[in-house]
Amino acid sequence: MLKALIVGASGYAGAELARYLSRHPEVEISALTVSEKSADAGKLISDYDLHPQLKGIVDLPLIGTSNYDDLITDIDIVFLATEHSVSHDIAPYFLKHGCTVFDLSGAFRVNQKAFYTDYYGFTHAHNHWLDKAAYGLAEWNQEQIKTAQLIAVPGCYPTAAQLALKPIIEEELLNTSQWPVINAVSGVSGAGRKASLRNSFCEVSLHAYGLFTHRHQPEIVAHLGQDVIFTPHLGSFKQGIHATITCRIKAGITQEAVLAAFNKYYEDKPLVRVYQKDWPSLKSVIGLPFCDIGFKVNGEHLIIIAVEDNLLKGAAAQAVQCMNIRFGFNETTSLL
Ligand SMILES: NC(=O)C1=CN([C@@H]2O[C@H](COP(=O)(O)OP(=O)(O)OC[C@H]3O[C@@H](n4cnc5c(N)ncnc54)[C@H](OP(=O)(O)O)[C@@H]3O)[C@@H](O)[C@H]2O)C=CC1
Ligand SMILES: CC(=O)N[C@@H](CCC(=O)OP(=O)(O)O)C(=O)O
Repeated sequence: MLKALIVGASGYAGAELARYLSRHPEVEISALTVSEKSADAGKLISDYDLHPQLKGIVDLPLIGTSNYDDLITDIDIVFLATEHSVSHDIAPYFLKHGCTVFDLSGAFRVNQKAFYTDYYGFTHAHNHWLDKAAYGLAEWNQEQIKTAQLIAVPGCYPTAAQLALKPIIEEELLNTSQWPVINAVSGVSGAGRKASLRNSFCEVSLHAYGLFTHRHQPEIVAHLGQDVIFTPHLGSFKQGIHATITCRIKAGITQEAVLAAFNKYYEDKPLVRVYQKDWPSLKSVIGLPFCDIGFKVNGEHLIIIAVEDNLLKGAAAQAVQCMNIRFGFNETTSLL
């Protein structure tokens, strides 16, 4: 049995991790933690004002702490469902103690120090771990994930965008003279559980944000090896990402050729579902660990639709999928 710690367990991604790990036959949750001065310290994660959906499923207390010395002897694996700078600061402690760490934040996703000063507002102090981290895009990086001690689980938008574009790029179907254009709409849970006016029910409608400046643009480019234009949007729904990706393909590439490319990479991948006709919508993936992909070719243009639950395939489910790969369990254990 692997003993697991979830740091940031009261958050949206943390609660989904608790749900998955509680039913995993090879994992036992050792502890759930939040920040030292958290208003939720001492409460059960299943409390009425936290995650009552977990009542009778995970009724563990949230420990408020910044010192993990009392917990460390009872931990094999750690899930960091914390904001980027927190993950950056605490990951090395767990790694030094031999734990395998799955970080859901952006703190170790891109091996370029300037990326963190430019897009995250802090100076990265852990070159060694930046070099060692495996990028946890589960369908594509299995070999690195299998041996890594630190797995940087991709961002929610980059997961959908890369799963959609990678087969097209690998099969050299893309006309690279035109950058793929990714327009993606996310539900409000993408911003985390912390209240803010911008994310409050009456304020959110549908708007674009982060034009040319969102940190997921360089994350996508770094791992795709292809420039893209990425524009995120916030929509007035709770969960889900719907990405519409428009690209130019080489002359003569047919609908069948694009389908063959997707099938080549995803036919044996249980968590990516490729549509032969029609296009997926959010209702097919909410509450589920899938990324669903549909597409249409028209002359030299290709539009790909990729949808996922931002909290699941975009965060917690992909983290658990990476853990399954890392420890040789069936990839979908506890997810399906
Ligand atoms: N939401 C999403 O769709 C996705 C999120 N992610 C990433 O996953 C991570 C978690 O996101 P999300 O669940 O949305 O965030 P939330 O804001 O919902 O949760 C953050 C959690 O971290 C805790 N926390 C805050 N500060 C500390 C600290 N110093 N030490 C320990 N715990 C702390 C919070 O509790 P408290 O403040 O009470 O201590 C809370 O439990 C982020 O890095 C995010 O970027 C990745 C992909 C998708
Ligand atoms: C709707 C919304 O605000 N979404 C978040 C992305 C969420 C995410 O999980 O990405 P990281 O893990 O890279 O933070 C944002 O745009 O900042």
